[in-house]
Amino acid sequence: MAPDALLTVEGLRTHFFTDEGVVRAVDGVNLSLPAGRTVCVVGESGCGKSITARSILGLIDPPGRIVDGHIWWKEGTDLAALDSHGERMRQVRGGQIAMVFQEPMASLSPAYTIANQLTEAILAHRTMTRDEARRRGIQLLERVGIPRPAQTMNSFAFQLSGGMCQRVMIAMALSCEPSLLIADEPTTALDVTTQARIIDLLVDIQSDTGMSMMFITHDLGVVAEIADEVVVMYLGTVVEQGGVDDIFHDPKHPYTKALLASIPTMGRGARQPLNSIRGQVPHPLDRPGGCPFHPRCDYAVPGLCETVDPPVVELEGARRVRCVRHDPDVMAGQAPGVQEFGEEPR
Ligand SMILES: Nc1ncnc2c1ncn2[C@@H]1O[C@H](COP(=O)(O)OP(=O)(O)OP(=O)(O)O)[C@@H](O)[C@H]1O
Repeated sequence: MAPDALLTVEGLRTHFFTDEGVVRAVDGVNLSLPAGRTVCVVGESGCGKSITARSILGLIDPPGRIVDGHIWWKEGTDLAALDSHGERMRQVRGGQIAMVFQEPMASLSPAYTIANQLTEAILAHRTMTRDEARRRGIQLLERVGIPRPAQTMNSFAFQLSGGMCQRVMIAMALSCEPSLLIADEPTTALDVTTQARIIDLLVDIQSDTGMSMMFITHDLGVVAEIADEVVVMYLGTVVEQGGVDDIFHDPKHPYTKALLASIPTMGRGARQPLNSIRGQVPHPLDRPGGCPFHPRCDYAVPGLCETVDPPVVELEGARRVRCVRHDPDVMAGQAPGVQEFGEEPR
């Protein structure tokens, strides 16, 4: 476990045993979350971002289960080894690690008032009277920027806008003063102005409380704004992790390079087409051998990337990349003339 890490995931594999076959949704994830920092997890749809987050919280339902690996939390509890319905996991989930999901409306019950749900969340992890919990709830609603918090306590979710519901969900997540907040695309269902406000709120709370944040998003603009570190996922594995400036200015993995090249830029000429990554993410039931990205990679080394499971290579500046191109031992055995990074793809 890295010395400043709050959470370290090692060789995590979470598979779904379906009638069609084994879906290897998460297939050897390694990542670390440093204390007090914001780590953004990016990658195309279906790469295993949400399943990684849900595995950390013990929220994988059958036919899925963690089949291998470790999730080291704080001083050494392995969350992957805990009973997901057991008391210890319940203490961690909601008590030390909280999660905010994509659909705030769906996460709140339509049958109970905000007061009911918020005070229950507070009482689940804190010893206090119902009145104290209610007062704490009002303070939390105020903290997340809800106008007239005392009145909002008596509302039902359907009486609030999507942005207000997400603020309530954030208040619930904060109620236990978590060391880590996992936010899984928390603004996807909201309009652009509300998205920006919720992101500002999360950044503000993070700098106030010093909690760590794992933020899952497709939006590389948001990543540039809020991340300290970036984890890039592809087909159930982490292909690169590093500081946000390093990742944006000097991406090492061909997939990271391709993702960044697909961001539209203001200066692009009107006639220049937008770049997109060629091909599709294969379904995990149809996972290519060797490096999972090789069929789409402009820099794949013939005869190597189709067969060799790429090693994780540690680079300067606490960067990790999972690509044979960065492993001098493997590359030393290659014939001269293999295409260099930076050359136009052939
Ligand atoms: N209950 C399930 N049964 C079978 N396969 C599943 C199940 N849940 C998820 N998967 C598969 O696991 C893979 C990873 O899914 P996951 O939701 O983690 O992707 P993601 O990167 O978060 O995508 P998105 O950005 O679209 O949310 C996908 O191929 C998905 O189809």
